[in-house]
Amino acid sequence: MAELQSIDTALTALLHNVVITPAQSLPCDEAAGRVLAQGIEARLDVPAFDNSAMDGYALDHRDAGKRLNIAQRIAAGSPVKPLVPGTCARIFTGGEIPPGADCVVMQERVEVEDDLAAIPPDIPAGDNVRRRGRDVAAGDLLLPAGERLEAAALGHLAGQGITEVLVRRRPRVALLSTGDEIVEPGQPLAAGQIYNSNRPMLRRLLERFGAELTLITSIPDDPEGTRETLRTAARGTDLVISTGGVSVGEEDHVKAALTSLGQLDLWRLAIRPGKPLALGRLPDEKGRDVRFVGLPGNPVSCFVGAWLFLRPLLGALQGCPALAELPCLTAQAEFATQTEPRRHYMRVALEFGSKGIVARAFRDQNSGVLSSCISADALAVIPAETRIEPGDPVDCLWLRVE
Ligand SMILES: Nc1nc2c(c(=O)[nH]1)N[C@H]1C(S)=C(S)[C@@H](COP(=O)(O)OP(=O)(O)OC[C@H]3O[C@@H](n4cnc5c(N)ncnc54)[C@H](O)[C@@H]3O)O[C@H]1N2
Ligand code: MOO
Repeated sequence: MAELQSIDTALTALLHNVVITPAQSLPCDEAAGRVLAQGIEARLDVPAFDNSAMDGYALDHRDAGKRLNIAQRIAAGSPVKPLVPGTCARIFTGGEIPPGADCVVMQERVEVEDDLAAIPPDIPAGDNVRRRGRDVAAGDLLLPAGERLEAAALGHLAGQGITEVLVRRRPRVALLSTGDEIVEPGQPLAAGQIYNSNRPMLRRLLERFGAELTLITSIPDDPEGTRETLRTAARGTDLVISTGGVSVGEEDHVKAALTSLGQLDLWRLAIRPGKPLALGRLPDEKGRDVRFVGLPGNPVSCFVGAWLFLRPLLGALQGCPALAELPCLTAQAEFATQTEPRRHYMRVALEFGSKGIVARAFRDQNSGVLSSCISADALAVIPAETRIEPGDPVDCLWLRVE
């Protein structure tokens, strides 16, 4: 039996020579969550002109401490005239600073009587002025290639008047379920059968990681059926994923089919859950390599495997470094545990309190207990052959991310 491989070896094999998906042009309105295929240079200064950060009065700072005539009124979007020396302008947030003014005093600090404003002393030049180009200067790199277009990045593009972007095509993924005992919700259950929990769970995770599910089907529990389904699944896809059928049982046909059609790169990892995970490649209709990930059938093994392997792989396929690694927080364990030769990824809830972050482990960490994943904020990484006592520091991979 093959020796258990480390997760680092598996990730290296998985991410080696990944081919990034081609670029496509998309309207910004449809590009949320997509990854930029090339860097974007700013074409406008933002802000486009010096403007007020407050509702108040714009003046030359050398006139601070005086009573000034209010000579003009500037709302956001209204045109401005140069400030007549020795006067001030009524101005509103976002209004353009008129030539001749260099600061704004907020209205709460100004006494107004008729057309005269009593300005407090000692206002520094530049006070409450948002300078042209403070956020972005034309010619700057606005967003780099590989940026995932989330809320602020979409706002930044709109701030430049950009309507169309070049993004990576979403990786096409085939999601296959093995197991004659697995039935789809909506169908009746016979004795010994269970519903397919892995399919909707992985579908949701994969879509969050940027995938397009182009094929979702089941693999029959026989060697020829398994081979045929894998062969078809590799056509026109970037990644084939299966669940179940990778352990040592007589009904586990996935590895044999993979080996006969393509290549099994690695099997069995020193991690819990997820030990029988299989990585490899299948040829597509043109003979090109399509990545294959065989996740173990237990639902928790699928959940954890998706976060540890599918997220970075989809990141690599989209050229998106942000998906490569999960943020890691150090928390105090509120539990005791002892690991064996496998590194354990425990499902924990994190509490952020005055004494720091506390990790509370779900009571049952068996890989068939999907309840453990519902409230999991993080995966606590417990190294192999390690004893953890309450209060010990543990590394936790944060799952509440995009
Ligand atoms: N003799 C050994 N037996 C097992 C070993 C081992 O090393 N020696 N490893 C165990 C570990 S660890 C795991 S994990 C499982 C994984 O086995 P498979 O990947 O072959 O998965 P299956 O046997 O097909 O299924 C395991 C379990 O999960 C249920 N399942 C499968 N698919 C789904 C689904 N889509 N939705 C819900 N539940 C699913 C299936 O009914 C089984 O109960 O092997 C151990 N055995
Ligand atoms: O490796 Mo299995 O996923 O522990 O139960």
